[in-house]
Amino acid sequence: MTVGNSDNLGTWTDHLGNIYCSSDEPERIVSWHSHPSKPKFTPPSGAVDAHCHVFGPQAQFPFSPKAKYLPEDAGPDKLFALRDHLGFSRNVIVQASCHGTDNSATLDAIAKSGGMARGVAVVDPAISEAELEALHEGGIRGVRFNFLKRLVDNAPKDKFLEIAGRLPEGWHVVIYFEADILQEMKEFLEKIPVPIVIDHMGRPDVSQGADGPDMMAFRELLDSRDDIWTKVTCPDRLDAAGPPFTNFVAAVRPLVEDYPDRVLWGTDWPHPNMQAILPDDGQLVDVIPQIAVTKQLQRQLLVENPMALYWAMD
Ligand SMILES: O=C(O)/C=C(\CC(=O)C(=O)O)C(=O)O
Repeated sequence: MTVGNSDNLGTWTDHLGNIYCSSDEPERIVSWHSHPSKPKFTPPSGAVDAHCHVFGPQAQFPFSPKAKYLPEDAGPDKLFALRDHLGFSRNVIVQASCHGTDNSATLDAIAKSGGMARGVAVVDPAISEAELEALHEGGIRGVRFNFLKRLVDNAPKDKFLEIAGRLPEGWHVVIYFEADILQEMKEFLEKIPVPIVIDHMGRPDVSQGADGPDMMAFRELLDSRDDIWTKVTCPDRLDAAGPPFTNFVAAVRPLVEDYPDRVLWGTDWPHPNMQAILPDDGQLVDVIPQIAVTKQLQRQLLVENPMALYWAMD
């Protein structure tokens, strides 16, 4: 649709004089596979999908006016059905940017999980102590700071540091950034007074290999503090060659072996913004035994590490 003049009443007029109304809202996207395959790999008992999201349902939990993408509903019923299909037991639900700082959809999904989900919130810098405590009661165990310009309008480091200094006991921060800003993030990361979890290893170029500049810079960061954890996630985002994700496996397996007590794994379902690819979650699970090649590494990655971060205070 060619949008010409718009007004404040939710109508638009194009160059031909056609009038459109707000019911012509942008198309809602589907970014997940409708029939993911059954993985060949059987996760250990009690396995945790430690990075996933819920979208809506919009009628109950509207998306943020600042959302950079508008997805179809992907609520707790679908998430828990996928969990069971893949052979997992628990979820860590990370507030997605399309819900802004209103964590209601994430809290609703946690409440419906019967204790089998925890969450990571995105909060307004002005959040009160009482609101943080309410999030804790609702199963939240961390806050996420998102530095991806395509997802958020701003990422105020000073305000993030202020919040990081007054989180409830046992919480951590989850940070999402891309490899090109790793160096400039270092000073900020050093000042964070709680454990840090880095999403998708800070998005390295895995085609450079395990000894390439991105992975080496990331290792240097992990070596700078022993309480930086990372999610060895998203071959679908990081390995442009696609399945079987050989570049991802080659770059990430040594990391899992060298930092076995600081790695987490997750599906990333419903794969925000991945509508051009629609990752098959069964195939993603089958990457696990290639990056964590022993039963012990698999137990640490999928059970012990996420349980220590998200269920230790029970
Ligand atoms: O699921 C992810 O980690 C990645 C996202 C979406 C996201 O983080 C968000 O919407 O908050 C992405 O790269 O588009």
